[in-house]
Amino acid sequence: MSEPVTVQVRAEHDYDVLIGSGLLDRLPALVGDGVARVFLMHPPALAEQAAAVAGRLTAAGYGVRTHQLPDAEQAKTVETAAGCWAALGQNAFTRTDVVIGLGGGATTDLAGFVAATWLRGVRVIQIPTTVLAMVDAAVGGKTGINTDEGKNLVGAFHSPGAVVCDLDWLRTLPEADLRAGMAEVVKCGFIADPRILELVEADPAAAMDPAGPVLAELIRRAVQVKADVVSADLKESSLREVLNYGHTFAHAVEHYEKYRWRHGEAVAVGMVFVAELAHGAGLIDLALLQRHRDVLTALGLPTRYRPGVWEELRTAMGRDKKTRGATLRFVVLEALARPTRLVGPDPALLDAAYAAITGE
Ligand SMILES: NC(=O)c1ccc[n+]([C@@H]2O[C@H](COP(=O)([O-])OP(=O)(O)OC[C@H]3O[C@@H](n4cnc5c(N)ncnc54)[C@H](O)[C@@H]3O)[C@@H](O)[C@H]2O)c1
Ligand SMILES: O=C(O)C(=O)C[C@@H](O)[C@H](O)[C@H](O)COP(=O)(O)O
Ligand SMILES: [Zn+2]
Repeated sequence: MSEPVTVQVRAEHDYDVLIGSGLLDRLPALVGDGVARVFLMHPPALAEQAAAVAGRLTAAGYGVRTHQLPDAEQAKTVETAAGCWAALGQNAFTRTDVVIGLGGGATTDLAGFVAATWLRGVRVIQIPTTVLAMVDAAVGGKTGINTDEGKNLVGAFHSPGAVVCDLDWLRTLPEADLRAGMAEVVKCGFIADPRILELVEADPAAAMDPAGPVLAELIRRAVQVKADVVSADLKESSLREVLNYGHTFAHAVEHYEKYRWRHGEAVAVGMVFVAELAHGAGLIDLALLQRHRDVLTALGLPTRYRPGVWEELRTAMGRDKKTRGATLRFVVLEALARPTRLVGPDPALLDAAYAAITGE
């Protein structure tokens, strides 16, 4: 077991994000003393890995109840949350017990939400197993579920006790999911750390090699961006909105596509949409707009979306959390690593950005 990199997050309590390999043995210490039981949630794809985690914790003296969730976004429903509450209740989980989310962002969002709501809040340890969850979903304390009307409309801020990013988990991650996670890494490059973009541009294949040093550095850099932002503005009073770069459009796409698009894929298109908006508004030059398309294309991520559904997307964007009344608000760049807001853009500007990403 080599020494992991540790990134500290300041929130309602401080906690560490550990990034490294062979971190399973550190888990009992992170779960903490005085804890009797652990409620371990995982998706079907990680049943074997969950058994290994449960075995390690059982050997350390904890009582472990594993709970399998539906796959991916299907886990982020009130019915699934209710199933967890029922299991916690039937097994009399108390305030000294701990929830663990082992999986991708859908699992960590749900696990965090269940932990936030059970007995009005119990400790949660996040063990992200996708690039996306390591760099983004498991860090920062945003938890939530979807409703029929939209993405992440119900949730709570509930910071984890620790986040364990064991890069070994990535060996079994399907390539399409790894690729999707790179969209959030690239997002961090555009909003805060351009070195991320340089590393991807220099060698896109190395950037996506789960066993190589480049992806490890990218993950560390993206976690640092997220940690810096949430440490300064946990509850999104202002600065934290920058982490929503590309998400206003992305969440509308995910909703319209009934979650058949991966979150990261939608974020990729969403970033091109806001880059088009920023260019149309005279904020960024053509080179920075084109850099969005180039870096995302180099990673095999989508930069185009279907035509003919603007009205549906516009309606969904009206429910975005950054919207105020009838006024849409977008995170845009005014230069590389200088995010700002575009408030209530002219409808003609929105139409032009949509036309540009549909290729019409
Ligand atoms: N809370 C936040 O701050 C935040 C940030 C970003 C994204 N999110 C949310 O995260 C979700 C997307 O997360 P995601 O991209 O990780 O998708 P996901 O959780 O759906 O996981 C993708 C797929 O990979 C499987 N999987 C996960 N780890 C695996 C592994 N190591 N080996 C094999 N299969 C594995 C999962 O079972 C799933 O089928 C979205 O719901 C998004 O809204 C939340
Ligand atoms: O942590 C944040 O803040 C983010 O916006 C990170 C996003 O990548 C993430 O997808 C988040 O879940 C979006 O949150 P929402 O508030 O727009 O639902
Ligand atoms: Zn996201």
